[in-house]
Amino acid sequence: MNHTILEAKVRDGYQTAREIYAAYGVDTDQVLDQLAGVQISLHCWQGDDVGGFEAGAGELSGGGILATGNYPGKARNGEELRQDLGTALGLIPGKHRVNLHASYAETGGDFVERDQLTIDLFQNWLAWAEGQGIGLDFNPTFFSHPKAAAGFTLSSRDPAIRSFWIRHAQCCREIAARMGARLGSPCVNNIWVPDGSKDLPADRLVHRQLLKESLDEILAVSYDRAQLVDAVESKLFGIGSESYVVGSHEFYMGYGLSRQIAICLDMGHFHPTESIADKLSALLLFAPHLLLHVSRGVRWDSDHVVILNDDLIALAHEIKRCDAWNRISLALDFFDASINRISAWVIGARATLKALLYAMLEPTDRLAAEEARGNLGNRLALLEELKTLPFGAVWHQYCLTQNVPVGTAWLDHVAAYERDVLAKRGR
Ligand SMILES: C[C@H](O)[C@H](O)[C@@H](O)C(=O)CO
Ligand SMILES: [Mn+2]
Repeated sequence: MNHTILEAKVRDGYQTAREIYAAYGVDTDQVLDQLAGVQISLHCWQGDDVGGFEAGAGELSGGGILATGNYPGKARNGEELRQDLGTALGLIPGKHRVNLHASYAETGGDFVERDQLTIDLFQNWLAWAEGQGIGLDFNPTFFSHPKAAAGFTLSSRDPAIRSFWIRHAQCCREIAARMGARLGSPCVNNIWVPDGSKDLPADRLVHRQLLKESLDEILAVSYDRAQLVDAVESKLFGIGSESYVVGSHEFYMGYGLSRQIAICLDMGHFHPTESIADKLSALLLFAPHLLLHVSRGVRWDSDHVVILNDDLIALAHEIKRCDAWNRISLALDFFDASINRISAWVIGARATLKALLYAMLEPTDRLAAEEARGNLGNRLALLEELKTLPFGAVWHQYCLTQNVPVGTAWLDHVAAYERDVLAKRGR
């Protein structure tokens, strides 16, 4: 369709939608302003299948996570990854952030051990982020390393292994704080360790005790909250840690609350029928901040590309209903090597934004009022009606006003980029 005609149709559709939502007491213009203020952290690791740029490495190994597929054109270095991220960011409405792992340090081909990392190795990332006007988030990398091969890092019984990983986490906090200071936006530094065992351990307590001590040592230095937000992420099981994960939900819930740091809830890290949405209103009563890893579990895998499904909508509704916008951070977390990697980012980010928009358009006050006066039939009827309101027209208007392609038009940009850039990369 011709662009001018499309634009006119989107604007017409929006005017109708605006009036319909107004009848429910929802101001769509205000909602679109609010949505424009939401930042999603795009995970750099979707761009190269969690390989990283360490000298002599570049492949994901261990850690109980796996990127399957062999789609051509993955980024092979920082320059390519930034170019890919920039392309994805240009197709996602709004201003967002980028989430780095420590293994994406650029060492110029030199081997730098993980406990020796400094902010200097992230100067290219910082300069790029400054140019884009975006913030960065960070993660220490406790996998794809010989010292993680035995399955335990911060909770290892071996004091030498443990102190190596403690030093790694300490330098990562320092790097993250410096990123936050330089970019003028708090950097969320998320600790996830893969520690666990394939079969039944005789002593579950010992590793949890060690993990607790290691974390305390790591967090002993305090940083300005305006620069660094500490988070800890739990998991139910991984490949090779089917019987026991040291950093379980109960462990980190206890740890995070007692230390008043952010708790990270990954949508793919719980039992298959367990939704993290219901956890928000409970944790927000006690935790200062939550980091939400937006992901999609499918059977054994916790990291499929995010789509607009019931889980995601339920999560967005809870953020809205708890009015938790300033107490949560949203970060994508999936890795699919079987499809175009830029499409993966764009699909996941757009789906997340759609869910947030859908929730923001909810007349929550009306639902709550029916509930408070005990008319649960009206509450249910309203919930059903809301599902068929013209949400898509509001989404299209958002894309239009944010100068990104409307509908599937972004696929043409990805196809051109694949032809002109990705196809020319070697494997
Ligand atoms: C690569 C990330 O650190 C990782 O995805 C982590 O957040 C996780 O969810 C592990 O399963
Ligand atoms: Mn995660």
